[in-house]
Amino acid sequence: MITVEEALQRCFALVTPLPAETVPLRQAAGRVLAAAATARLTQPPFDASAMDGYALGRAGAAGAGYSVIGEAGAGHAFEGRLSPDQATRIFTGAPLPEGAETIAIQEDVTVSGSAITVNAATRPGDNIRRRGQDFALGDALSAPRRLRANDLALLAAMNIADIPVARRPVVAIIATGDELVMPGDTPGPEQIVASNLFALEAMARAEGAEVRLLPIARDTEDDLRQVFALAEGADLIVTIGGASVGDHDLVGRVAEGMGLERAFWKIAMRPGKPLMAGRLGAALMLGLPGNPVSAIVCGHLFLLPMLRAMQGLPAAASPTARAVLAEDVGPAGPRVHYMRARLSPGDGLPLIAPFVSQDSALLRILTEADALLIRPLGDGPRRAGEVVDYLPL
Ligand SMILES: Nc1nc2c(c(=O)[nH]1)N[C@H]1C(S)=C(S)[C@@H](COP(=O)(O)OP(=O)(O)OC[C@H]3O[C@@H](n4cnc5c(N)ncnc54)[C@H](O)[C@@H]3O)O[C@H]1N2
Ligand code: MOO
Repeated sequence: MITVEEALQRCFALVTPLPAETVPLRQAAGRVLAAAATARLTQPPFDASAMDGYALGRAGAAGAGYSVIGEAGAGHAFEGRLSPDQATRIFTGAPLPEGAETIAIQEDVTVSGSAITVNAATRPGDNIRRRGQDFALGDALSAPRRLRANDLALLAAMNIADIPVARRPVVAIIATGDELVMPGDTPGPEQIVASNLFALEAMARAEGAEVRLLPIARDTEDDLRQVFALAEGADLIVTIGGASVGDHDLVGRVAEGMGLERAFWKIAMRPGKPLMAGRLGAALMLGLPGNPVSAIVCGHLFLLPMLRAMQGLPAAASPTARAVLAEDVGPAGPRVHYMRARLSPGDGLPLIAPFVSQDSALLRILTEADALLIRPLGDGPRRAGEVVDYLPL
């Protein structure tokens, strides 16, 4: 069995980043920027007022007086020049009049007719946003990066209407097993409801993928072949179940019959031992174990990093964090153990406590978990208070 790190590297080696496509800015949230975006103008385009008040020809001590000769508003410049003893009314966002040295906020000003007294000292540059203070023509937002809501505002301000992003990976998910029915159907006496595919679909979507849920494949080679054929056109085929060593675990055999070049099968992790990956024609294939928790844990550790790499983001493992053990834990086994665990606030680092039962079929516990405590392969027993790594869920 290979290690998780080795398996992930082999998964990345299968990935070729997807080509870019251009989308309207409004559709770019959550997509991965494919090429640096360059500002098409300077912002602010002029020195601008940051406050409602008065633009002053010269800064002065408290009590300085000025005569008001006009007004500047957002979108409406004052067409004139201030001498040191003059002022204009000015509003937030308005261009700074020529000759203005500072801006007094209106709360500090007493008005009497066309004269004002500024009751607080002012300094040159007060309340002025300088031209280009936000960004200048040609400044770049670097790629690759996943575009967040905030980034869209910046791109809009840069006057970018359409933007190149990585094409969404198309993921075909195939659940396998005679025992499975879909939620809403009535399971027969020997059947259960398929579950983990919905978590994997949601995870893949959140990572930018377009997901096709294919019909459940029954445990015959024929049926599996038929469902595999329906995956035509997908960039990544994710199978669930049928990955282990049982007589009905047909996925590897059928996929190989259809041309799968396997990159690996079985890794030293718990849960998730029977994971396989490879290339099947034009698509990548990730064969997940069927146990609900195993499939979802492998989704976090392999599917999501692969989807990121396919969209041009760095080929990197899902980020881990550090926590303090809330209780003693026994030795880890011969596979790295991702233990479902609960975090609670600590003094600095959070505290982490694994659940007592770690059976890879228990979805209730997975729902209550907010972390996977990582027990490295062969790690000895650990005491409460020791610092450990975890994968946030
Ligand atoms: N003799 C051995 N038996 C098993 C081994 C082994 O090394 N030697 N490995 C165990 C491990 S570890 C795992 S994990 C499982 C994985 O087996 P498969 O990938 O072949 O999965 P299945 O047998 O198809 O299903 C396992 C379990 O999960 C349920 N299942 C399957 N698909 C779904 C789904 N979409 N939604 C909900 N539940 C699902 C299925 O009914 C089974 O109960 O093998 C061990 N055995
Ligand atoms: O991957 Mo299996 O989950 O170790 O139960």
